[in-house]
Amino acid sequence: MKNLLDKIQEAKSYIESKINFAPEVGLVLGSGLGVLAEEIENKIIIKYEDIPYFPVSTVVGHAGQFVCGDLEGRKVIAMQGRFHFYEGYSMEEITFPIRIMKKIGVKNLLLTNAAGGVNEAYVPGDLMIITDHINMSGVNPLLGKNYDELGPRFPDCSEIYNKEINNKIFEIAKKLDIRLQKGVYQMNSGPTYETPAEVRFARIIGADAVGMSTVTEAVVARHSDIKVTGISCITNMAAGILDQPLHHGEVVETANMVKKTFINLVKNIIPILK
Ligand SMILES: O=P(O)(O)O[C@@H]1C[C@H](O)[C@@H](CO)O1
Ligand SMILES: Nc1nc2[nH]cnc2c(=O)[nH]1
Repeated sequence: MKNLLDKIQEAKSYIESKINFAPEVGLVLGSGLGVLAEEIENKIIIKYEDIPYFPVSTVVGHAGQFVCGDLEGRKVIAMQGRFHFYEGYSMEEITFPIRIMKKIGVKNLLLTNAAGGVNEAYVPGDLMIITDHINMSGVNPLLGKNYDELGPRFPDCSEIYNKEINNKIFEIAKKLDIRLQKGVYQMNSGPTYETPAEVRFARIIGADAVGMSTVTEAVVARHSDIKVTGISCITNMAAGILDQPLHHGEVVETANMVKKTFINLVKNIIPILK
């Protein structure tokens, strides 16, 4: 049975056999946000199913491949499709791509997701910079054996989302005249959307948005000393706020509606991810 370090090495070797550069910036594109990968030039596509020890995406709106190439003058590797705890993957499987990104040279990671708005000042279509997170998934991605080569046993989490980069993003959004929220992202395990009572609870404990991903990748990226930035696309108001049911189709549809703004903002962010 291969250990995590051996699996990372094997997956790294496979990816490096496909790309002849070391990506500086990693991107994880959430539900309905994979379209950003189309902006990458000189694309090299690496399907998850071809990478040793990689899971495959099973959710509508998640393609299931790395897209590597040039974006705004930077060498990037984008996950067009991510893995979720609710799909039944282990925490090691969900965060394995982040371990690979670190190993091939990524120093900055931009995490994106579709989330439900808990803060009632938000409207569907808003973009939210993640300032901090609350892990209510019920599990920590670093549980189990710690490999000191990958990071410390007890990582500091007082600033997972890079404040300096977040401040620059706000300047960029102002210049681009993009309405940008900032707030706390709460990860629930999913796959159910929240009940109205769970949304009220999230609000009480300080969450501005609820989702089912991102926190796991952010924690492992922090463990690996990668600089992390997170952007949520508020695709719907969380349960109970509007008198209407929630549906994944609406999530993907709203993400599609705001894709131009999302792409414009992200393309202007890429150069400052240093
Ligand atoms: O991958 P993300 O977090 O963007 O996807 C969100 C959470 C669920 O996977 C899905 C629910 O509609 O959207
Ligand atoms: N947990 C959760 N994830 C989402 N992803 C998109 N919308 C939502 C939501 O309302 N709740």
